Amino acid sequence: MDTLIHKANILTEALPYIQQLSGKTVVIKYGGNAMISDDISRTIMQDITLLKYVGVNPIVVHGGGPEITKMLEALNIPSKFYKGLRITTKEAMEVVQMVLTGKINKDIVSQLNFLGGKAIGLCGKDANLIEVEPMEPIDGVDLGYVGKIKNINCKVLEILARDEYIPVIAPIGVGPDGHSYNINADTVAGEVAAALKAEKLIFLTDVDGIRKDPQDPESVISVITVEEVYDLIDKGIITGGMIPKVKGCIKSIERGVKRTHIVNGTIPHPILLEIFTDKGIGTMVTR
Ligand SMILES: Nc1ncnc2c1ncn2[C@@H]1O[C@H](COP(=O)(O)OP(=O)(O)O)[C@@H](O)[C@H]1O
Ligand SMILES: CC(=O)N[C@@H](CCC(=O)OP(=O)(O)O)C(=O)O
Repeated sequence: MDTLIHKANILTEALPYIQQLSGKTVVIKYGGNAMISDDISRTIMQDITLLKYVGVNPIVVHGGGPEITKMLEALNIPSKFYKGLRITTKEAMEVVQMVLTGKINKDIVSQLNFLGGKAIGLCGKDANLIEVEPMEPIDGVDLGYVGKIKNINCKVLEILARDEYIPVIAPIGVGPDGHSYNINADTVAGEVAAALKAEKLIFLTDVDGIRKDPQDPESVISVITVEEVYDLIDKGIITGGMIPKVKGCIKSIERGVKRTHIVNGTIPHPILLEIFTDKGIGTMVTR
């Protein structure tokens, strides 16, 4: 009996958070480095489905960098990055699209649907969701088919959400030439959250949050301001794959997103732990 009462207490503890988020949009970015096992992935899909069932409007943006690299390797196409962005030749773009939209997107969609969610997979080409222009060379380096986001056409997301669907977005944009362009998934998540004026943006990654000392897992910062983030970038403490995440947080905060979080997606139920507990987990980036 005590166990049952304990379970009931846990459920009622979530009530204020459910009330606060009901009817609101939460954008969840599921990074490739967080996709470590089917078991953990199932708990993440359960969290997302549960959110939908309690009236929250979750929107998933996924990555898949490691899987793209694996497939390119299998096809003997070398992977080169500049400033964290994959230099994407025409040939590589075909593989990027195949892995992101054909494999990862559909895997997530089917997992959510298996759990009772009404998930629907999209990339930026569907209904021209993500319009891009070719990215200018950086330091003279031509990145090929990498896109810079010009516009997010949210209407399709709003229609889907209204009809109880869970949109799952692959980070591919459409260029003025109609071609597919590769986009960093963190950037897509930040832009989608900003365009929808989401209540929350959550990055699921492979570390507990932003560390004060990159080598020390115990040094995770629980709350950080935009100014402090810039300072840590200048000092070389926030580097590599963490940079597009914090930039996604900052951009979306500046455009009206209330709360942004960087959370460990390699532990079970990271979304529920973040949303439905007093302290939350990971790092919250605020104004
Ligand atoms: N200050 C920092 N605190 C925590 N992680 C950091 C920091 N600076 C850089 N990182 C790196 O960012 C990585 C997460 O980004 P990334 O590998 O691109 O993941 P994802 O696939 O989830 O997008 C971490 O594994 C870590 O190596
Ligand atoms: C331009 C660019 O670099 N695009 C990324 C898109 C996938 C991604 O961002 O995946 P993660 O979130 O798992 O890193 C890439 O090709 O790897």
